[in-house]
Amino acid sequence: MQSLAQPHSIFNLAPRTPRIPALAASRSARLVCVYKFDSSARSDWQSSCAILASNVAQQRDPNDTPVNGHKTLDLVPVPVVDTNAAGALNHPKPLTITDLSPAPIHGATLRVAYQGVPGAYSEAAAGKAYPNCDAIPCDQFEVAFQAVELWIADRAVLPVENSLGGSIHRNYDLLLRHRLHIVGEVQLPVHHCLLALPGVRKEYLSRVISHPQALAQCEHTLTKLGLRVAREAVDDTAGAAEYIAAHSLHDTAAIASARAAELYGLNILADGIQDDSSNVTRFVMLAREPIIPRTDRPFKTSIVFAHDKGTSVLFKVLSAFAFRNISLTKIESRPHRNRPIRLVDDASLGGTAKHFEYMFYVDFEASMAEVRAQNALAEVQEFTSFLRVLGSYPMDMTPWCPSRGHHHH
Ligand SMILES: O=C(O)C(=O)C[C@]1(C(=O)O)C=C[C@@H](O)C=C1
Repeated sequence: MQSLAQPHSIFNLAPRTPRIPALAASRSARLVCVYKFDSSARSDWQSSCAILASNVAQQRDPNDTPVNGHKTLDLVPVPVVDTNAAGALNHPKPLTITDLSPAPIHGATLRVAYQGVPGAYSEAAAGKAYPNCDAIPCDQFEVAFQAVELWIADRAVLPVENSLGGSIHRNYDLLLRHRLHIVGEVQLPVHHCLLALPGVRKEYLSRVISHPQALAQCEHTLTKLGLRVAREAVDDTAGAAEYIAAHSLHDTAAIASARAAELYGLNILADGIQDDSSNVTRFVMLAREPIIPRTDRPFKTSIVFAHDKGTSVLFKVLSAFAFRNISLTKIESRPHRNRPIRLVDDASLGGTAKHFEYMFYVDFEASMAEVRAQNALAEVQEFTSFLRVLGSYPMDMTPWCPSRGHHHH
């Protein structure tokens, strides 16, 4: 998420207490946890996470107060089991059946991490994916991933693509960098409003701020509304609304949800300002453990692969699905971060060719419980140098209800 203008970077939006700040020493910390987990020393692993969790709690700025008095998130550290304490005899505590369950303890509220502040579309997506969940705001996507990896949250909800703006590329890169599994998807109709402080009229505005995707989704409508003013990107839509309220900005409007207007005390100047009334964002749900694929309802599977060299590799890979009548719903290519370029010296070409290397992300309509999907992947593996199944999960089949409201001219 880039912030074009310095004054509106997320750091200057005065991150409030309920959000989990980025963890400074997170990278090494995560490695420690993964190692301990692999060695099955669950209690050691839990204590390292507890230390991390309390670091997170300490990093919060006690002077930060929310605009609208949101409940402060208290990061309850995982209970520390001190294996060195007298009485513990240095033996690791035996695992119990509940330790083995990836699902939360029965009856406990599912904690779902999302990027943004209350009123963001990602929060609504978390609520659609997991009704009655405890939605945990995070100031960056990276933090939402870490919250799940460190057991501070049970799931993360991540926007991956929008019907107007296309793929959210950075999130594809994050899926690869982290080890979480896709366990579901939700498609959320995104209905944007133009918000300003009470009493502010369109004519007073000299800038519109929002998430870059939201600005892109309303580009034409803003122009049609006569708003040929500066547009500035911030980290999330609701954060833009909060910023206007917190700084009493009378010359600035935000593009955000009606719920954000309510939460931050702003007026709705225009309703349904997305350029297309069927504006939809697709989110994926992430968990530490994959779900067991089934065949009793429509499933989707997401994979990522790379290939070394060879002729028509992409064609061969895609034909593995086509010959089995498996439909692809999405294909995306991203730079191969570890090896972005392949140099080919060729005298007949008169020098060195620099080929760009890619990671390919493919979603297809089949469950990994189906033999045809297993066979297709076995074949894909033959043509690729790297292959990972990101998840096999139920498709969002909720009935189509386009965003209400119409354009304002
Ligand atoms: O800023 C928000 O409210 C978000 O939830 C992020 C986000 C995105 O990343 O695309 C989600 C849905 C909309 O497409 C606009 C913004």
